[in-house]
Amino acid sequence: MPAINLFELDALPADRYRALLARTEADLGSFMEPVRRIVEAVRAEGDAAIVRLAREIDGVTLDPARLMASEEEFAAAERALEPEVKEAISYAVDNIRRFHERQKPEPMWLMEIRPGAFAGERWSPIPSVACYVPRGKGAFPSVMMMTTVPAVVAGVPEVVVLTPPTPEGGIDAASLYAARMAGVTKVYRVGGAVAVAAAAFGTASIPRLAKIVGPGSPWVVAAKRLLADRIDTGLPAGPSESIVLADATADPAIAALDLLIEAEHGPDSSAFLVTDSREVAEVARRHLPELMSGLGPQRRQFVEAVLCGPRGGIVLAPNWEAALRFVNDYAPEHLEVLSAEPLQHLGAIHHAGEILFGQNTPITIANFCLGPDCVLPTGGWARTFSALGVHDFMKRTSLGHVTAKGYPELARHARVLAAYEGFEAHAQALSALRTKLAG
Ligand SMILES: NC(=O)c1ccc[n+]([C@@H]2O[C@H](COP(=O)([O-])OP(=O)(O)OC[C@H]3O[C@@H](n4cnc5c(N)ncnc54)[C@H](O)[C@@H]3O)[C@@H](O)[C@H]2O)c1
Ligand SMILES: N[C@H](CO)Cc1c[nH]c[nH+]1
Ligand SMILES: [Zn+2]
Repeated sequence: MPAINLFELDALPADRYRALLARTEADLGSFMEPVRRIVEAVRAEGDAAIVRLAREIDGVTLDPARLMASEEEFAAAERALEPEVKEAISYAVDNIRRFHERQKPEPMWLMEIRPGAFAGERWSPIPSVACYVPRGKGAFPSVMMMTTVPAVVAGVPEVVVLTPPTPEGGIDAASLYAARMAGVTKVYRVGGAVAVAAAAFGTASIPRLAKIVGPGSPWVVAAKRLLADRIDTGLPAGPSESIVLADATADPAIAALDLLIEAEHGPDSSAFLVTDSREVAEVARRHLPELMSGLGPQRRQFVEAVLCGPRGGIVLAPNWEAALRFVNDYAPEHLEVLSAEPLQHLGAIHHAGEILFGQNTPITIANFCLGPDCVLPTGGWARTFSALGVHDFMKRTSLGHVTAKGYPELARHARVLAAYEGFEAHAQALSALRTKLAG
Protein backbone atom coordinates (compact mmCIF):
# COMPACT_ATOMS: atom_id res chain seq x y z
CA MET A 1 0.00 0.00 0.00
CA PRO A 2 1.34 3.49 -0.81
CA ALA A 3 2.03 5.80 2.17
CA ILE A 4 -0.85 7.76 3.67
CA ASN A 5 -0.28 11.47 3.12
CA LEU A 6 0.99 13.59 6.00
CA PHE A 7 1.07 17.28 5.18
CA GLU A 8 2.94 19.54 7.60
CA LEU A 9 1.29 22.92 7.13
CA ASP A 10 4.21 25.05 8.26
CA ALA A 11 6.44 23.44 5.64
CA LEU A 12 3.88 23.61 2.82
CA PRO A 13 4.44 26.20 0.06
CA ALA A 14 1.41 28.39 -0.78
CA ASP A 15 0.70 26.65 -4.11
CA ARG A 16 0.62 23.22 -2.45
CA TYR A 17 -1.65 24.58 0.30
CA ARG A 18 -4.03 25.87 -2.41
CA ALA A 19 -3.84 22.52 -4.22
CA LEU A 20 -4.98 20.75 -1.04
CA LEU A 21 -8.17 22.83 -1.08
CA ALA A 22 -9.12 21.68 -4.62
CA ARG A 23 -11.89 19.11 -5.16
CA THR A 24 -12.85 16.91 -8.08
CA GLU A 25 -15.52 19.43 -9.20
CA ALA A 26 -12.82 22.04 -9.79
CA ASP A 27 -12.03 20.31 -13.10
CA LEU A 28 -15.00 18.78 -14.90
CA GLY A 29 -13.48 19.44 -18.33
CA SER A 30 -13.43 15.81 -19.46
CA PHE A 31 -17.10 15.31 -18.50
CA MET A 32 -18.57 18.33 -20.27
CA GLU A 33 -18.43 17.14 -23.91
CA PRO A 34 -19.96 13.67 -23.35
CA VAL A 35 -22.59 15.23 -21.09
CA ARG A 36 -23.43 17.79 -23.78
CA ARG A 37 -24.11 14.88 -26.19
CA ILE A 38 -26.27 13.08 -23.61
CA VAL A 39 -28.29 16.24 -22.92
CA GLU A 40 -28.86 16.84 -26.64
CA ALA A 41 -29.97 13.21 -27.16
CA VAL A 42 -32.52 13.38 -24.32
CA ARG A 43 -33.83 16.74 -25.57
CA ALA A 44 -34.28 15.39 -29.12
CA GLU A 45 -35.37 11.78 -28.49
CA GLY A 46 -36.92 11.74 -24.97
CA ASP A 47 -37.71 8.26 -23.64
CA ALA A 48 -35.97 6.57 -26.60
CA ALA A 49 -32.69 8.21 -25.54
CA ILE A 50 -33.23 7.13 -21.91
CA VAL A 51 -33.57 3.51 -23.01
CA ARG A 52 -30.67 3.66 -25.49
CA LEU A 53 -28.28 5.41 -23.06
CA ALA A 54 -29.15 3.02 -20.18
CA ARG A 55 -28.05 0.20 -22.49
CA GLU A 56 -24.92 1.98 -23.74
CA ILE A 57 -23.73 3.48 -20.43
CA ASP A 58 -24.94 1.07 -17.77
CA GLY A 59 -25.58 -2.08 -19.84
CA VAL A 60 -29.20 -2.17 -18.62
CA THR A 61 -32.23 -3.03 -20.74
CA LEU A 62 -35.25 -0.86 -19.96
CA ASP A 63 -38.86 -1.02 -21.18
CA PRO A 64 -39.88 2.51 -22.27
CA ALA A 65 -43.41 1.81 -21.07
CA ARG A 66 -42.17 0.92 -17.57
CA LEU A 67 -39.77 3.67 -16.58
CA MET A 68 -41.86 4.46 -13.49
CA ALA A 69 -41.89 2.00 -10.57
CA SER A 70 -45.14 0.05 -10.42
CA GLU A 71 -47.29 -0.58 -7.36
CA GLU A 72 -46.17 -4.22 -7.58
CA GLU A 73 -42.50 -3.17 -7.37
CA PHE A 74 -43.20 -1.14 -4.22
CA ALA A 75 -45.00 -4.13 -2.68
CA ALA A 76 -42.22 -6.55 -3.69
CA ALA A 77 -39.58 -4.23 -2.21
CA GLU A 78 -41.45 -4.17 1.09
CA ARG A 79 -41.70 -7.98 1.11
CA ALA A 80 -38.01 -8.44 0.24
CA LEU A 81 -36.51 -6.20 2.93
CA GLU A 82 -35.35 -7.49 6.30
CA PRO A 83 -37.52 -6.17 9.18
CA GLU A 84 -34.50 -4.45 10.77
CA VAL A 85 -33.87 -2.48 7.55
CA LYS A 86 -37.51 -1.36 7.46
CA GLU A 87 -37.32 -0.41 11.13
CA ALA A 88 -34.13 1.62 10.58
CA ILE A 89 -35.74 3.43 7.64
CA SER A 90 -38.88 4.24 9.66
CA TYR A 91 -36.72 5.47 12.56
CA ALA A 92 -34.64 7.68 10.26
CA VAL A 93 -37.67 9.04 8.39
CA ASP A 94 -39.23 9.97 11.72
CA ASN A 95 -36.14 11.94 12.85
CA ILE A 96 -35.66 13.56 9.44
CA ARG A 97 -39.34 14.57 9.31
CA ARG A 98 -39.31 16.03 12.83
CA PHE A 99 -36.12 17.98 12.08
CA HIS A 100 -37.57 19.45 8.88
CA GLU A 101 -40.98 20.22 10.43
CA ARG A 102 -39.13 22.26 13.07
CA GLN A 103 -37.19 24.00 10.29
CA LYS A 104 -40.29 24.93 8.26
CA PRO A 105 -40.92 28.69 8.37
CA GLU A 106 -44.22 30.31 9.33
CA PRO A 107 -46.41 30.53 6.18
CA MET A 108 -46.63 34.33 6.35
CA TRP A 109 -45.54 37.40 8.30
CA LEU A 110 -46.61 41.04 8.02
CA MET A 111 -45.33 44.10 9.91
CA GLU A 112 -46.61 47.66 10.10
CA ILE A 113 -43.43 49.18 8.73
CA ARG A 114 -44.81 52.75 8.91
CA PRO A 115 -48.21 53.89 10.23
CA GLY A 116 -50.81 52.48 7.81
CA ALA A 117 -48.19 50.68 5.65
CA PHE A 118 -47.76 46.91 5.86
CA ALA A 119 -44.89 44.80 4.49
CA GLY A 120 -44.18 41.11 4.82
CA GLU A 121 -43.57 37.77 3.16
CA ARG A 122 -45.39 34.57 2.31
CA TRP A 123 -43.56 31.19 2.14
CA SER A 124 -45.08 28.73 -0.32
CA PRO A 125 -43.97 25.45 -1.91
CA ILE A 126 -42.40 25.35 -5.36
CA PRO A 127 -44.67 23.63 -7.92
CA SER A 128 -42.59 20.54 -8.66
CA VAL A 129 -39.23 18.92 -7.96
CA ALA A 130 -37.04 16.03 -9.05
CA CYS A 131 -35.16 14.34 -6.22
CA TYR A 132 -32.05 12.70 -7.64
CA VAL A 133 -31.07 9.58 -5.69
CA PRO A 134 -27.67 8.23 -6.80
CA ARG A 135 -26.99 4.58 -7.47
CA GLY A 136 -23.57 4.07 -8.96
CA LYS A 137 -21.13 2.74 -6.44
CA GLY A 138 -23.96 1.60 -4.14
CA ALA A 139 -27.58 2.34 -3.24
CA PHE A 140 -28.62 5.44 -1.27
CA PRO A 141 -31.95 4.96 0.56
CA SER A 142 -30.52 7.63 2.89
CA VAL A 143 -30.55 10.17 0.07
CA MET A 144 -34.10 9.08 -0.84
CA MET A 145 -35.19 10.02 2.71
CA MET A 146 -33.10 13.20 2.89
CA THR A 147 -34.50 14.60 -0.37
CA THR A 148 -38.11 13.44 -0.35
CA VAL A 149 -38.99 14.03 3.32
CA PRO A 150 -38.24 17.79 3.27
CA ALA A 151 -39.98 18.10 -0.12
CA VAL A 152 -43.12 16.55 1.35
CA VAL A 153 -42.88 18.59 4.56
CA ALA A 154 -42.57 21.74 2.44
CA GLY A 155 -45.80 20.76 0.66
CA VAL A 156 -44.48 20.45 -2.92
CA PRO A 157 -47.47 19.13 -4.94
CA GLU A 158 -45.40 17.16 -7.48
CA VAL A 159 -42.41 15.26 -6.02
CA VAL A 160 -40.70 12.92 -8.49
CA VAL A 161 -37.67 10.70 -7.85
CA LEU A 162 -35.07 9.91 -10.50
CA THR A 163 -32.63 7.10 -9.70
CA PRO A 164 -30.43 4.83 -11.83
CA PRO A 165 -31.73 1.29 -12.41
CA THR A 166 -30.07 -1.74 -10.84
CA PRO A 167 -28.07 -3.95 -13.25
CA GLU A 168 -31.27 -6.03 -13.69
CA GLY A 169 -33.35 -2.97 -14.57
CA GLY A 170 -35.08 -2.79 -11.17
CA ILE A 171 -35.02 -0.13 -8.47
CA ASP A 172 -33.21 -0.53 -5.15
CA ALA A 173 -35.68 -2.07 -2.68
CA ALA A 174 -34.73 0.04 0.38
CA SER A 175 -34.95 3.22 -1.69
CA LEU A 176 -38.45 2.28 -2.83
CA TYR A 177 -39.48 1.54 0.75
CA ALA A 178 -38.00 4.87 1.91
CA ALA A 179 -39.92 6.72 -0.84
CA ARG A 180 -43.14 5.12 0.36
CA MET A 181 -42.37 6.04 3.99
CA ALA A 182 -41.83 9.63 2.87
CA GLY A 183 -45.13 9.62 0.94
CA VAL A 184 -43.72 9.69 -2.61
CA THR A 185 -44.95 7.34 -5.33
CA LYS A 186 -43.45 8.56 -8.62
CA VAL A 187 -40.02 6.91 -8.86
CA TYR A 188 -38.37 6.65 -12.30
CA ARG A 189 -35.43 4.45 -13.26
CA VAL A 190 -33.09 6.91 -14.92
CA GLY A 191 -29.68 8.09 -13.78
CA GLY A 192 -26.71 10.38 -14.26
CA ALA A 193 -26.74 13.19 -16.82
CA VAL A 194 -29.68 11.49 -18.57
CA ALA A 195 -31.85 12.01 -15.49
CA VAL A 196 -30.94 15.69 -15.15
CA ALA A 197 -31.77 16.28 -18.82
CA ALA A 198 -35.07 14.37 -18.53
CA ALA A 199 -36.11 16.60 -15.61
CA ALA A 200 -35.08 19.74 -17.48
CA PHE A 201 -36.86 18.97 -20.77
CA GLY A 202 -39.49 16.40 -19.81
CA THR A 203 -40.15 13.27 -21.89
CA ALA A 204 -43.30 11.29 -22.73
CA SER A 205 -42.93 9.44 -19.37
CA ILE A 206 -41.18 11.93 -17.13
CA PRO A 207 -42.73 15.33 -16.46
CA ARG A 208 -40.70 18.48 -16.95
CA LEU A 209 -39.85 19.71 -13.45
CA ALA A 210 -39.11 23.12 -11.97
CA LYS A 211 -36.10 22.07 -9.91
CA ILE A 212 -33.72 19.17 -9.35
CA VAL A 213 -32.09 18.47 -5.98
CA GLY A 214 -29.87 15.69 -4.70
CA PRO A 215 -26.24 14.74 -4.94
CA GLY A 216 -24.41 12.83 -7.63
CA SER A 217 -21.26 11.83 -9.41
CA PRO A 218 -19.41 14.28 -11.66
CA TRP A 219 -21.81 13.18 -14.47
CA VAL A 220 -24.71 14.61 -12.52
CA VAL A 221 -22.79 17.72 -11.45
CA ALA A 222 -21.68 18.44 -15.04
CA ALA A 223 -25.24 18.06 -16.37
CA LYS A 224 -26.59 20.41 -13.71
CA ARG A 225 -24.01 23.02 -14.72
CA LEU A 226 -24.96 22.66 -18.37
CA LEU A 227 -28.70 22.89 -17.73
CA ALA A 228 -28.72 25.58 -15.06
CA ASP A 229 -30.60 27.95 -17.39
CA ARG A 230 -33.41 25.37 -18.00
CA ILE A 231 -33.99 24.03 -14.49
CA ASP A 232 -33.22 25.26 -10.97
CA THR A 233 -30.30 23.05 -9.93
CA GLY A 234 -30.22 23.98 -6.23
CA LEU A 235 -27.19 23.56 -4.03
CA PRO A 236 -24.02 22.04 -5.55
CA ALA A 237 -23.69 18.53 -4.08
CA GLY A 238 -20.94 16.46 -5.68
CA PRO A 239 -18.52 13.79 -4.42
CA SER A 240 -18.56 13.50 -0.62
CA GLU A 241 -15.90 15.20 1.47
CA SER A 242 -15.01 15.56 5.13
CA ILE A 243 -12.63 16.97 7.69
CA VAL A 244 -12.12 15.39 11.09
CA LEU A 245 -10.69 18.17 13.28
CA ALA A 246 -8.92 16.82 16.35
CA ASP A 247 -7.06 18.55 19.15
CA ALA A 248 -4.53 17.00 21.52
CA THR A 249 -7.31 15.68 23.77
CA ALA A 250 -8.83 13.56 20.97
CA ASP A 251 -8.50 9.80 20.75
CA PRO A 252 -6.29 9.15 17.67
CA ALA A 253 -7.88 5.74 17.09
CA ILE A 254 -11.33 7.34 16.79
CA ALA A 255 -9.91 10.06 14.54
CA ALA A 256 -8.52 7.35 12.23
CA LEU A 257 -11.80 5.44 12.26
CA ASP A 258 -13.81 8.51 11.29
CA LEU A 259 -11.35 9.68 8.64
CA LEU A 260 -12.33 6.60 6.65
CA ILE A 261 -16.08 7.33 6.67
CA GLU A 262 -16.34 9.71 3.75
CA ALA A 263 -13.13 8.50 2.09
CA GLU A 264 -14.90 5.28 1.12
CA HIS A 265 -17.47 6.99 -1.14
CA GLY A 266 -15.19 6.88 -4.17
CA PRO A 267 -11.78 7.80 -5.57
CA ASP A 268 -13.12 11.28 -6.36
CA SER A 269 -13.98 12.01 -2.69
CA SER A 270 -11.85 14.04 -0.28
CA ALA A 271 -11.08 13.35 3.40
CA PHE A 272 -8.64 14.94 5.82
CA LEU A 273 -7.75 14.56 9.48
CA VAL A 274 -6.63 18.02 10.63
CA THR A 275 -4.84 18.30 13.95
CA ASP A 276 -2.35 20.46 15.81
CA SER A 277 -1.07 17.43 17.73
CA ARG A 278 1.87 15.51 16.26
CA GLU A 279 0.99 12.59 18.51
CA VAL A 280 -2.62 12.43 17.30
CA ALA A 281 -1.39 12.67 13.69
CA GLU A 282 1.21 9.96 14.02
CA VAL A 283 -0.81 7.51 16.12
CA ALA A 284 -3.86 7.91 13.84
CA ARG A 285 -1.63 7.33 10.81
CA ARG A 286 -0.30 4.12 12.36
CA HIS A 287 -3.86 2.86 13.01
CA LEU A 288 -5.08 3.43 9.45
CA PRO A 289 -3.54 0.47 7.54
CA GLU A 290 -5.14 -2.06 9.87
CA LEU A 291 -8.53 -0.33 9.72
CA MET A 292 -8.28 -0.18 5.94
CA SER A 293 -7.37 -3.84 5.67
CA GLY A 294 -10.72 -4.65 7.31
CA LEU A 295 -12.63 -3.16 4.37
CA GLY A 296 -13.68 -5.06 1.25
CA PRO A 297 -11.53 -4.67 -1.89
CA GLN A 298 -13.59 -1.91 -3.56
CA ARG A 299 -13.98 0.33 -0.51
CA ARG A 300 -10.30 -0.24 0.42
CA GLN A 301 -9.29 0.84 -3.06
CA PHE A 302 -11.42 4.02 -2.78
CA VAL A 303 -10.02 4.89 0.65
CA GLU A 304 -6.47 4.30 -0.55
CA ALA A 305 -7.03 6.50 -3.62
CA VAL A 306 -8.25 9.31 -1.35
CA LEU A 307 -5.77 9.12 1.53
CA CYS A 308 -2.71 8.48 -0.63
CA GLY A 309 -3.80 10.73 -3.50
CA PRO A 310 -4.17 14.47 -4.01
CA ARG A 311 -7.39 14.90 -1.99
CA GLY A 312 -6.81 13.35 1.40
CA GLY A 313 -4.62 12.38 4.31
CA ILE A 314 -3.48 13.93 7.55
CA VAL A 315 -2.83 17.65 7.90
CA LEU A 316 -0.56 18.59 10.81
CA ALA A 317 -0.95 22.25 11.74
CA PRO A 318 1.71 24.14 13.75
CA ASN A 319 -1.00 25.37 16.16
CA TRP A 320 -4.78 25.31 16.71
CA GLU A 321 -5.33 28.65 14.90
CA ALA A 322 -3.65 27.27 11.78
CA ALA A 323 -5.80 24.13 11.99
CA LEU A 324 -8.95 26.27 12.17
CA ARG A 325 -7.71 28.45 9.29
CA PHE A 326 -7.32 25.33 7.13
CA VAL A 327 -10.85 24.19 8.01
CA ASN A 328 -12.35 27.59 7.15
CA ASP A 329 -10.31 27.88 3.93
CA TYR A 330 -11.50 24.39 2.95
CA ALA A 331 -15.18 24.85 3.86
CA PRO A 332 -15.84 21.09 4.10
CA GLU A 333 -19.15 19.38 3.45
CA HIS A 334 -18.94 17.38 6.72
CA LEU A 335 -16.90 18.54 9.74
CA GLU A 336 -16.46 16.39 12.83
CA VAL A 337 -14.81 18.01 15.86
CA LEU A 338 -12.99 15.66 18.23
CA SER A 339 -12.01 17.35 21.47
CA ALA A 340 -12.71 16.99 25.18
CA GLU A 341 -14.73 20.23 24.86
CA PRO A 342 -15.87 20.16 21.22
CA LEU A 343 -18.61 22.80 21.51
CA GLN A 344 -16.12 25.47 22.59
CA HIS A 345 -14.78 25.57 19.01
CA LEU A 346 -18.10 26.42 17.34
CA GLY A 347 -17.50 30.18 17.35
CA ALA A 348 -14.24 29.83 15.41
CA ILE A 349 -15.70 27.65 12.66
CA HIS A 350 -17.29 29.73 9.92
CA HIS A 351 -17.61 27.47 6.87
CA ALA A 352 -18.89 23.87 6.89
CA GLY A 353 -22.01 22.14 5.57
CA GLU A 354 -22.50 20.48 8.94
CA ILE A 355 -20.55 20.47 12.21
CA LEU A 356 -20.74 17.37 14.39
CA PHE A 357 -19.43 17.61 17.92
CA GLY A 358 -17.66 14.94 19.89
CA GLN A 359 -16.72 11.32 19.59
CA ASN A 360 -20.31 10.07 19.92
CA THR A 361 -21.38 11.95 16.81
CA PRO A 362 -19.49 10.27 13.96
CA ILE A 363 -20.42 11.45 10.47
CA THR A 364 -22.14 8.11 9.85
CA ILE A 365 -24.90 8.93 12.34
CA ALA A 366 -25.74 12.22 10.62
CA ASN A 367 -25.45 10.58 7.18
CA PHE A 368 -28.31 8.27 8.05
CA CYS A 369 -30.57 9.12 10.90
CA LEU A 370 -29.81 12.01 13.28
CA GLY A 371 -32.26 14.34 11.54
CA PRO A 372 -30.28 17.12 9.79
CA ASP A 373 -30.05 16.63 6.05
CA CYS A 374 -27.10 14.62 4.67
CA VAL A 375 -27.31 16.37 1.30
CA LEU A 376 -24.75 19.11 1.75
CA PRO A 377 -22.76 21.57 -0.34
CA THR A 378 -19.41 20.32 -1.63
CA GLY A 379 -16.55 21.86 -3.60
CA GLY A 380 -16.04 24.69 -1.09
CA TRP A 381 -19.63 25.90 -1.62
CA ALA A 382 -20.30 25.54 2.11
CA ARG A 383 -18.90 29.08 2.17
CA THR A 384 -22.25 30.38 0.80
CA PHE A 385 -24.68 27.45 0.50
CA SER A 386 -26.49 25.55 3.26
CA ALA A 387 -27.55 21.94 3.78
CA LEU A 388 -30.60 20.83 1.83
CA GLY A 389 -33.73 21.68 3.80
CA VAL A 390 -37.37 22.70 3.52
CA HIS A 391 -36.32 26.16 2.29
CA ASP A 392 -34.97 24.55 -0.90
CA PHE A 393 -38.48 23.35 -1.68
CA MET A 394 -40.16 26.67 -0.95
CA LYS A 395 -40.00 30.23 -2.12
CA ARG A 396 -40.70 33.61 -0.55
CA THR A 397 -43.12 36.11 -2.06
CA SER A 398 -42.94 39.69 -0.81
CA LEU A 399 -46.25 41.24 0.33
CA GLY A 400 -47.29 44.86 0.75
CA HIS A 401 -50.43 46.86 1.59
CA VAL A 402 -50.66 50.63 2.09
CA THR A 403 -53.82 52.15 3.54
CA ALA A 404 -55.24 55.56 2.56
CA LYS A 405 -53.83 56.88 5.83
CA GLY A 406 -50.32 55.52 5.12
CA TYR A 407 -50.22 56.53 1.44
CA PRO A 408 -49.19 60.25 1.52
CA GLU A 409 -45.92 59.67 3.41
CA LEU A 410 -44.76 56.75 1.27
CA ALA A 411 -45.83 58.45 -1.96
CA ARG A 412 -43.87 61.59 -1.09
CA HIS A 413 -40.60 59.69 -0.70
CA ALA A 414 -41.21 57.38 -3.65
CA ARG A 415 -41.92 60.40 -5.92
CA VAL A 416 -38.52 61.89 -5.05
CA LEU A 417 -36.70 58.65 -5.81
CA ALA A 418 -38.66 58.10 -9.07
CA ALA A 419 -37.74 61.59 -10.24
CA TYR A 420 -34.07 61.04 -9.35
CA GLU A 421 -33.97 57.79 -11.34
CA GLY A 422 -35.73 59.49 -14.27
CA PHE A 423 -38.80 57.23 -14.26
CA GLU A 424 -41.61 59.53 -15.38
CA ALA A 425 -44.43 56.97 -15.44
CA HIS A 426 -43.38 55.76 -12.00
CA ALA A 427 -43.69 59.34 -10.69
CA GLN A 428 -46.95 60.00 -12.58
CA ALA A 429 -48.55 57.03 -10.82
CA LEU A 430 -48.09 58.98 -7.58
CA SER A 431 -49.18 62.37 -8.92
CA ALA A 432 -52.33 64.36 -8.17
CA LEU A 433 -54.00 62.34 -10.94
CA ARG A 434 -54.08 59.32 -8.66
CA THR A 435 -55.72 61.25 -5.82
CA LYS A 436 -58.26 62.58 -8.33
CA LEU A 437 -58.98 59.09 -9.77
CA ALA A 438 -59.25 57.59 -6.32
CA GLY A 439 -61.92 60.22 -5.59
N1 LIG B 1 -22.85 16.02 -1.39
C1 LIG B 1 -23.74 15.20 -0.88
O1 LIG B 1 -24.61 15.63 -0.12
C2 LIG B 1 -23.71 13.74 -1.21
C3 LIG B 1 -24.62 12.85 -0.61
C4 LIG B 1 -24.60 11.51 -0.99
C5 LIG B 1 -23.71 11.09 -1.97
N2 LIG B 1 -22.85 11.98 -2.53
C6 LIG B 1 -21.95 11.64 -3.62
O2 LIG B 1 -22.76 11.30 -4.74
C7 LIG B 1 -22.00 10.50 -5.61
C8 LIG B 1 -22.84 9.35 -6.12
O3 LIG B 1 -22.16 8.82 -7.20
P1 LIG B 1 -22.50 7.40 -7.79
O4 LIG B 1 -21.51 7.14 -8.88
O5 LIG B 1 -22.58 6.42 -6.68
O6 LIG B 1 -23.97 7.50 -8.37
P2 LIG B 1 -24.65 8.46 -9.51
O7 LIG B 1 -26.05 7.97 -9.60
O8 LIG B 1 -24.45 9.89 -9.19
O9 LIG B 1 -23.85 8.13 -10.81
C9 LIG B 1 -24.06 6.93 -11.53
C10 LIG B 1 -24.63 7.27 -12.89
O10 LIG B 1 -23.66 8.06 -13.59
C11 LIG B 1 -23.76 7.82 -14.97
N3 LIG B 1 -22.46 7.44 -15.53
C12 LIG B 1 -21.53 6.61 -15.00
N4 LIG B 1 -20.51 6.43 -15.87
C13 LIG B 1 -20.82 7.15 -16.98
C14 LIG B 1 -20.18 7.36 -18.24
N5 LIG B 1 -19.00 6.79 -18.50
N6 LIG B 1 -20.79 8.16 -19.14
C15 LIG B 1 -21.97 8.76 -18.87
N7 LIG B 1 -22.62 8.59 -17.70
C16 LIG B 1 -22.05 7.81 -16.76
C17 LIG B 1 -24.70 6.68 -15.18
O11 LIG B 1 -25.92 7.16 -15.62
C18 LIG B 1 -24.86 6.07 -13.78
O12 LIG B 1 -26.13 5.53 -13.60
C19 LIG B 1 -20.76 10.05 -4.84
O13 LIG B 1 -19.66 10.80 -5.30
C20 LIG B 1 -21.08 10.41 -3.40
O14 LIG B 1 -19.93 10.74 -2.68
C21 LIG B 1 -22.85 13.29 -2.17
N1 LIG C 1 -21.89 11.21 3.11
C1 LIG C 1 -22.95 11.42 2.17
C2 LIG C 1 -23.04 12.89 1.88
O1 LIG C 1 -21.83 13.36 1.41
C3 LIG C 1 -24.27 10.89 2.66
C4 LIG C 1 -24.30 9.42 2.77
C5 LIG C 1 -25.36 8.64 2.59
N2 LIG C 1 -24.95 7.34 2.73
C6 LIG C 1 -23.69 7.35 3.05
N3 LIG C 1 -23.29 8.62 3.06
ZN1 LIG D 1 -21.30 9.21 3.59
